[in-house]
Amino acid sequence: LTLDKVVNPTEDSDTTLVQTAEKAPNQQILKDATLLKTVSDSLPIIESRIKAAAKIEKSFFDSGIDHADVRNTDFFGPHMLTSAKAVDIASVGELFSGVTKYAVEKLNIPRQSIDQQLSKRIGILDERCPFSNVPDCTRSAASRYRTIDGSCNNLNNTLWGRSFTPFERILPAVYDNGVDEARQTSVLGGPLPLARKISSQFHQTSLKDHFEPDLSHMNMEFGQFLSHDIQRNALSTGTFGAALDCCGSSEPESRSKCLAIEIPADDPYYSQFNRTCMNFVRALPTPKLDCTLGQRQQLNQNTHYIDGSQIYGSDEQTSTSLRTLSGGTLKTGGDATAPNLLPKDTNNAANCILPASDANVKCFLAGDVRVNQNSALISIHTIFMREHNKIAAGLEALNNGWSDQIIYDEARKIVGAMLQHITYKEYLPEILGDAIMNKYGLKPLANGYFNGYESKMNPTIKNEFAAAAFRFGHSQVHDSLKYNNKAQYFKDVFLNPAIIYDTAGGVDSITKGLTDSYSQKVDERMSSHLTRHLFERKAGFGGDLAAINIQRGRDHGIPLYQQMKTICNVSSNVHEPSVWNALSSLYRNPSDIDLFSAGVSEKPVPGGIIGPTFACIIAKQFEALKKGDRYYYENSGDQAFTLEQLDEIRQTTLSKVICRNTGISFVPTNAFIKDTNVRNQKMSCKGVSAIDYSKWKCGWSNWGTWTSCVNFIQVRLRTCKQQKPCATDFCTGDVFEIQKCGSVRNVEMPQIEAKIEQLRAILVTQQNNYDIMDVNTAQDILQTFMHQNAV
Ligand code: HEM
Ligand SMILES: [Ca+2]
Repeated sequence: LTLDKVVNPTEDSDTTLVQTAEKAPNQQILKDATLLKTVSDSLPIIESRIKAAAKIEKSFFDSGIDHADVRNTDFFGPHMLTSAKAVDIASVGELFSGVTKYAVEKLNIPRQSIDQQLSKRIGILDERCPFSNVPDCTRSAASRYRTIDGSCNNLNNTLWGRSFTPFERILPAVYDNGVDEARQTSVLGGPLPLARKISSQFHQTSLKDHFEPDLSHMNMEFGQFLSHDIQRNALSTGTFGAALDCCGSSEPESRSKCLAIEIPADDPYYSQFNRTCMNFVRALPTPKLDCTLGQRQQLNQNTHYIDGSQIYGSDEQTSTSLRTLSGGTLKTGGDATAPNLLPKDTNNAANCILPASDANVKCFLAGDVRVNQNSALISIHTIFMREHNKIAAGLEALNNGWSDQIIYDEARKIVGAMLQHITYKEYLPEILGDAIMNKYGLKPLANGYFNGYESKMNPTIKNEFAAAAFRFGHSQVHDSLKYNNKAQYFKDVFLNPAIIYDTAGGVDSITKGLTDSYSQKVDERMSSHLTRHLFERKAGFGGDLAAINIQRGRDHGIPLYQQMKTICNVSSNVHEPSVWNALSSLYRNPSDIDLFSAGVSEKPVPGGIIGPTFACIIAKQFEALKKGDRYYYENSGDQAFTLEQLDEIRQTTLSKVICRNTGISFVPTNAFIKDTNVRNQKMSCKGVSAIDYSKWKCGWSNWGTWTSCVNFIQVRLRTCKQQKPCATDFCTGDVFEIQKCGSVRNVEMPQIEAKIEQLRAILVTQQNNYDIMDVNTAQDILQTFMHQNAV
C-alpha cells in the first residue's frame, strides 16, 4: 500500500457494510438494523452523560479553576483560538464519539475495523450533522472569485476546503481505546515516555544556534504565515469560553478536555521552579464531513486552500470587519510615527503585553487571530495588507468604473495568486528540493495555463500534515529576531507589539532582519525560546513547543512514525545513528516513537531541508492544494486570469513585495536564501515597480508598435479588453490603424490609397478573430495581404 493509494482511494467512499464485510470476510458483519437499534438506544444515554459532564465543567468555572481571564500559565490562551462556531460543532463531535464508543462496546467491534464497520450514515444522526446544509453554488460556479469561506470551490464536493470542516487523515487514528482517547500507552503496555521528557532529552540536546547556511530567517517566517493560511485547529474551552487550567484542578486527568503535560521532578530546567505541570487542552472533536460514525477527528477553522485567508478571514463576518468598504481597501491602523499598520485590536482581545506608558500601542487585527503571536509574523501580515491596498489603489486608478466590491475581489484574487506563486516558485523548492518538486508536479509553469485541475483531488489538510509534518518550521526558529541591528530575543517578541511602533525598528527593520539572518537547521534541536520560554510571562512558567507538538500528536491519535515511514516508502537509514539511538532509547519500543520527533530529525532529502517522511507528507499536501484547487492561479477557465495578467503575477517574488511595501533599500533577490549564497545577489529596491495594472484595464489597450513598412504601408493593432471583470461595452472603433510610410511618389498615391482601403475592408471583417494584438500578428497580416495582392 503506497501513500498515493491511501490518499486517493479509488473505491467509492460510500462503502456499504456489506462491501466492507466482503473485503474482510473474517470480520463480524453488522446488520443495518442492529446498528440502527444500537445507535437509538445509545442516544439518550450519551446525551445525559454529556449533560452531566457539562455540569462538572461548570463547577470548575464556578470554583475559579477555569477563569474568564488569561493567567500566567495560559500562554497564548488556547481558548482564544477557538470560535463559538467550533464549540457548536464540537458538541456534535462529542455525541458522535460517544455513540461510536457505545456501539463498539455493545457490538464487540474489533479496534482495527472501527472506521470500516461504522462508516455509515445513520438517519437519526443525520439531522444533527453540522455539514449537511449543502451551499447553493449556482452563482459561485461561474464566479471569477473564491468564496470567503472556501465553499463551492469543488463543484461536486462543495464543502471541500471550506473553513470549519474536519482535517482528514492519511492513516486511521491511533487512540488508546481505538475511538477517542489520546495515545498514552506503549505497544508493550505501560506508559509512553512523557512528552516533556522527550523534549528535554532529545529536542534540547544543545541549546546553541545551528544555522542553516543557505537559508534566511524569512524562510521560517513565511512558513508560519503560510501555515496560518491553511490551518487553524480548534482547542477546548471551558464554560462560557473560559480558559481551562488543566494544571489548576486537583484531578486534571478526570477532565476529558485536559491532557496536561507532566513535568518530571528531575526536569533539567523547570525543576528549579518546582513546576510539575504544563497546561495543555485537547483539540475539540468534530464529526467527519460525511457524518458517519467512527474515530474522533479534529476541526480546521480556516479555509484549507492557499487563498490569503490569514489576511482576509475565513468567514464573511471577519472579512467584512476588516474592510473599509470603499475603494476595495482593507482597514489600516498605526499612527503618525508608525503609519499604515494593521488595524488596532482596541479591546486587546489577543491578550498582548501592552506598555502602561503608551496608550497608543495596541495589538492588531487580521484574518487569522494568531497574527500577534510574534513581531515577525505581524510584520509580514502588515506587508501583505499594504500590498492589497496598493493593488486596490492601482485598480481604482484605471477608472474602469469598478465598485468597491469588484476592486476588493480582484485585489484579493491577485494577492492570493501572489501567495501561491511565492509558495510554489520560491518557498517550497528550498524545503523539498528539485527532485521532489518535479515528482509531485509542484513547479509553476514559465508561461501558458496549467491544465492539471483534478476535481477528484481532495484539497483537505491532512491531520498528519497539520499536527506533525508542517511543524518542522519550529526547528527553524532562531533564538532572536534581528532588529535595528540588535538581537531581540524571541521570548520578548511573543504577543508584544511595542517594537512594531518603535521608530528605530518597526516593520521595516524586522523584515530586513529576517532576510539578513539565518534560519536554523531543521533537526531535532529547537530554540530554548520555544522549548522553555514560549509565551513566558513569569520566569520558569513559559511553555515548551516541542512537548506541545508531541502531546498534540498523541491527542489527535497521529499515526506512529514507523507507520508513516512505511506508507511513504522510506528506506530504513534516514537518521544519523547517534540521533536515532538518542531518540529510540527514550522509548520502550521503536514502534512507539512519535511522528513529530522522528520526522523532524531525519537527514534532509537532496536539495531540501527536511527528511523523506515529512517531505512525502508535505509534497502530497501541496500537490492536493494545487491540483485540487479550481482557483489555483495558473488554471484556465471561467475564473482564470488572462494570460497577460498571469504573466504579470509570475513576475512576483517575495522580495519585490517587500520592496514595494517597506522603505528597505536592498533585499536578497530571493528572500528565502541568504544573500551570502552565490546563487543569490542583493538587489536594489529602487528598480522595483508596482505590478503593471494596465493588464487589468478595461477598454482599448495602448496601440502596439507599427509594423515595418511593406510596400509603403504599415499597420498597428490594439486589443479590446472585455474579459472579466470588465463590463462589455468599453470599446468602440477598430482594433487596427493603417498608414502610408516611406517616401511615396505622387503618382503612386492613388494606387496605395486604394490598397489601404482594400486592406481596411479585409481587416474590418477579420478583426474579431484576433485575440492577441501584437506587432508580430500585425506584421503577419500585412505580409500576407501584400503577398496575395502583389503590387
Ligand atoms: C516563532 C515562531 C513560531 C511559534 C512561536 C509557533 C508556535 C506555535 C504554537 C503555540 C502552536 C500551537 C500548538 C498546539 O497547541 O498544538 C503552533 C502550531 C503550528 N505551527 Fe507554529 N510556531 C512558530 C513557527 C512556525 C513555523 C515556522 C511553522 C511552519 C513552517 C509552523 C507551523 C505550525 C503548524 C502547522 C501548526 C499547527 C497549526 C494548527 O494546529 O492548526 N509554526 N505553532
Ligand atoms: Ca486558506
